[in-house]
This record gives sequence, structure tokens and C-alpha cells, in this order.
Amino acid sequence: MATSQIKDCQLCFIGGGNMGAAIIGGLLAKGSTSQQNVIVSEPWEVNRKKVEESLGVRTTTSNIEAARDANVLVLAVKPQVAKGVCQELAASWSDSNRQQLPLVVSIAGGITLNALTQWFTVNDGRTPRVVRVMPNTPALLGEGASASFAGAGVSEDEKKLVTELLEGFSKVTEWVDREELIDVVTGLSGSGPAYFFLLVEHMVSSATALGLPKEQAQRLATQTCLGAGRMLVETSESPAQLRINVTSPKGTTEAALKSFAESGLQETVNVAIKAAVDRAEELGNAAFASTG
Ligand SMILES: NC(=O)C1=CN([C@@H]2O[C@H](COP(=O)(O)OP(=O)(O)OC[C@H]3O[C@@H](n4cnc5c(N)ncnc54)[C@H](OP(=O)(O)O)[C@@H]3O)[C@@H](O)[C@H]2O)C=CC1
Ligand SMILES: O=C(O)[C@@H]1CCC=N1
Repeated sequence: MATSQIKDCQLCFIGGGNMGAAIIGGLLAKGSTSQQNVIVSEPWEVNRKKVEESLGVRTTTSNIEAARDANVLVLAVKPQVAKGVCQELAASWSDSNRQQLPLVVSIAGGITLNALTQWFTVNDGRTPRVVRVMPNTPALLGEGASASFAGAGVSEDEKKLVTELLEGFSKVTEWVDREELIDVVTGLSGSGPAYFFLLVEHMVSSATALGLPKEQAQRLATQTCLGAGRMLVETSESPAQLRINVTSPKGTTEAALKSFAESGLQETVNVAIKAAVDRAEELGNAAFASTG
């Protein structure tokens, strides 16, 4: 493609919901792109206004208009509507005889490259190059974790461009070497922030039930998680060693960890992550089989 740096690209987001807005927020905060280089297509007025007012980028209700000048198109809609969106765009490119198709970055959970390539095929047989990416919502703070898998025909320069895009809102950017692993990443880091928030909710409600005022419990639990997270990132210790360092022999932590083990925490986590991975595959299959 002609442009080799994200700051020079026209970025189009199809879908300005939670994840689309988080990515744009992260990119703007880091200065990786500018407001005039971003356009968001979003049918829901509430989200459109939110994106316009909080991020200051252009919006439209027309996917075709949003994609018109795009070098990079981020597909940020729910898996259930992806097929219709891709087919609508492909039909518009067929009609316009557009020479250069945008590089597509799809964050739609479970939607395979095979499906995307078919749906995006233009009537002369051309199809855009597509990269599947699984980001997560900490993108909003520039603290995302993202993993990617490139489809056929994506060049090394285009992979570099995608890495640059992801580095605008992610602290960790990985490339996986098999497409199925994107679903595993979905179960790990895509959905992961929600597991973490649930754990914090449970910690706060336990402490509250034992008499600590809720706001105090929330403040203590939040800082505990932030501090522990920073230790994971900033020390060279493994998670296991950091856990051991907290666990005094015959002390309080040991009592809690023993209780977790007896309740089958590892098995619970295994089953939960597998459920997310399986659900990604199901969503992809259902979208591929759908008529809409
Ligand atoms: N949320 C997350 O943490 C993550 C999400 N993802 C993936 O990102 C994608 C988006 O998720 P998320 O942002 O949470 O979902 P949201 O529902 O918050 O955002 C999707 C947006 O797309 C809009 N939309 C619906 N139909 C169309 C259409 N035809 N054209 C353009 N926009 C449309 C929706 O509007 P309306 O509400 O009116 O339907 C909505 O505002 C999903 O595929 C998900 O798997 C990936 C990683 C993490
Ligand atoms: O829940 C979902 O399906 C999306 C994918 C990863 C996070 N949210």
C-alpha cells in the first residue's frame, strides 16, 4: 500500500462501540494519529455522539462513506453483523471500481479470515488484505494487549503498519502463527479484563460482608490489583514467585490459597477460558452460516 506510517493513514472504524472507541482513544492519546485522520461509522446516535464529543473525530451513519478514503479499515462490529457490513462494503467497491482496497483489520471475535475474505470479495474477484487482531479494552489507556494473525497476501510492510497501529494503544503486541490461536487469545486477554474485574468485585463483596465499608474495600482492592499488576510487569519475578513471596508459611495467604485449591480454582479457570474459546468458534461458525 502507498502509505507506510499510521500517522499518514486515513483510518476508518466500522463500529464506534466499546472497543472501537477504546482503540481510537488510545491512538489519539499517544499521538499515533490525529482527529482529522479518523472517521467512525456508527448507526447508534448515543455512541456516535459519545465518539464525536469525547474523541473529537468525524462520524457518519454510512459505512460506505466512512470507508471511501480509508487506507486502513478497522472492522469493530459485533460478529453477528459482520457479514452484512463486509458485503455492503464489497458491493460499494465493486460499483466504484476502487483501485486500491484498504487494508482491513478485523477485531470481530471468532470471525475467520476465510469468512472475511469471502464476504469482502469485490465483483472483479479482488479481495482486500485482512489481518485478524484481538485487542482488549485497556487500549483506552494505552495499556492494551493485542495479538494478530495476517491473512494471505499481507506484506511484511503491512504487518509493520499493523504493529505500529497496535502499538498506539497496546503495551504488548504479539503475532500468532496459527489462526486458531486468535480464539485462544480471545479467551485469555480479549475477555481477560472482565475476569479481573469480576475477581475484584468478589474480593470487595467478601470484605464488605465481613464488615469493611464498601468504598474502603474498593479502594484497597483496586490498589492491591494495580500494585500486583505493576509487580508482574516491573519485576523480573514469575507470577509463581511473586505469589510465594506473599505466602508466609502457615500464614493467612496460605490459608486462602489452600481454600482456592480445594475449590478447584485451576479447573474453574480452565473451563471458563475453554468456554470463551469455544464460544469464539461458535460465533464464527454461526456468522459464516447466516443468511444476513
Ligand atoms: N469489548 C471488548 O472488550 C472487545 C471486543 N472485541 C470485538 O470487538 C467487536 C465490537 O465489540 P464491542 O465494541 O464490545 O461492541 P459494541 O456493541 O460496543 O460496538 C459495536 C458498535 O457497532 C455498531 N454497529 C452495529 N451494526 C453496525 C453496522 N451495520 N455498521 C456499523 N456499525 C454497526 C453498534 O451499534 P448498535 O449498538 O446500534 O448495534 C455498536 O455501537 C466485537 O466483534 C467483539 O468481538 C474484541 C476485543 C475486546
Ligand atoms: O465478549 C466478547 O465476545 C468480546 C470478545 C473479547 C471481549 N469481548
